[in-house]
Amino acid sequence: MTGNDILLWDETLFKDPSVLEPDYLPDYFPHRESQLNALKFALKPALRGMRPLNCLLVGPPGTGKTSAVMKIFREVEAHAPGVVTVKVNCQIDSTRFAVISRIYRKLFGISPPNSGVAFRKIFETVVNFLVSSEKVLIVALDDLNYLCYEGHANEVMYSLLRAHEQYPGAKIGVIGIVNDASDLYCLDSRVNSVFLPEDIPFPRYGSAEILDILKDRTKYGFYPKVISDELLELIVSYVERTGDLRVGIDLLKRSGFNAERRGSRTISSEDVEKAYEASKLLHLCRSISLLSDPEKRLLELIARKGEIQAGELYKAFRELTQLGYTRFYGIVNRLQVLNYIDADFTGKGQRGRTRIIKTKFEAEDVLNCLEK
Ligand SMILES: Nc1ncnc2c1ncn2[C@@H]1O[C@H](COP(=O)(O)OP(=O)(O)OP(=O)(O)O)[C@@H](O)[C@H]1O
Repeated sequence: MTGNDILLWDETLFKDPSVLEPDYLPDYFPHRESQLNALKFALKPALRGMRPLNCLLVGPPGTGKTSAVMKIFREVEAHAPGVVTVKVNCQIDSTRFAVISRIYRKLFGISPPNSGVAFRKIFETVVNFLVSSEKVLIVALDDLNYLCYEGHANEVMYSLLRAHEQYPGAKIGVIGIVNDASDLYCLDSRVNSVFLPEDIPFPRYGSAEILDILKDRTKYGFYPKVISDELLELIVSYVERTGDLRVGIDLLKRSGFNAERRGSRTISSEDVEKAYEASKLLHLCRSISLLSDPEKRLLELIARKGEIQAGELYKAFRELTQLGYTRFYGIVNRLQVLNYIDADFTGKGQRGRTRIIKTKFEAEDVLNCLEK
């Protein structure tokens, strides 16, 4: 190793570390042209003072749904002073009051009075302001499934989508963001009859697309020659397992840290492999965080046992949640479809075939994610 290969203590491999942060909104946003166009088309009426079309963005984690909305929101706000856009993270704001408070803050720059004020009052203030200022409101409900889990989806959607019936002149459009269309099972017919969204699918990225996107991040995030093309390919192969781009961006960042820790000017394959141990959890934890409470509890029971008979599992689940067999059976099937568990029949049971249920991931990883 020549002296030149060694990083001085105040030197860094990162040209612009912000490019590798999870909330960074890149200029280069390829392979989502059709989705961006569909969004633009749906929101276009708002630019002319009309109610936009509602949208439903559906796709697995890390496929660019939130970023696509944020890019379009930025553009809309820059060009259309008559349009207000608000993104609500329903994992954080999961009640009707929390959602309307988020909107209120965006409109007025301050929090609404929070003690003793009814939702209706704040909603009225918001809608009256929209009507009198002739502004169109577009609300993106990210991780909309959380409103279903908490039992608030119908009232939130109903208030927003039918506001114009009670307050003539109100113009509100809703963009729902979910991982799977079945996440919206809870919406009732009163909501569905007005939601009628434009469906915009976000499929998983393929390896060439992942490579293209990560190359761009590398170019702006690192100094030249910090990472070789071969190692980028290695990172792509890791990302491809789940299609979650977040894992790729996190891998780049952690690999860079690992190389810096060794005082090296370049990233090695060991740096990447070591980084993957942590980065892979990002996808698993994000996916697990999207499960409903009973789904998480069942997964935890399975992970704690490693392997368990269906009958035994049901007993433990019923004790813990008081939920009946139909719910149990439905959740087992969903966890199986989502690839968290194997639930195969053995044929070895005393009374015929028995189902043995086990996690597909390291139990320790699953439990770590559930603790977060
Ligand atoms: N086409 C793209 N070009 C550049 N970067 C992208 C692209 N798609 C996604 N990303 C990046 O991948 C990361 C994950 O994207 P994003 O959060 O938008 O995904 P998501 O589909 O909303 O995920 P989740 O469902 O987990 O919220 C972000 O850092 C984003 O910048």
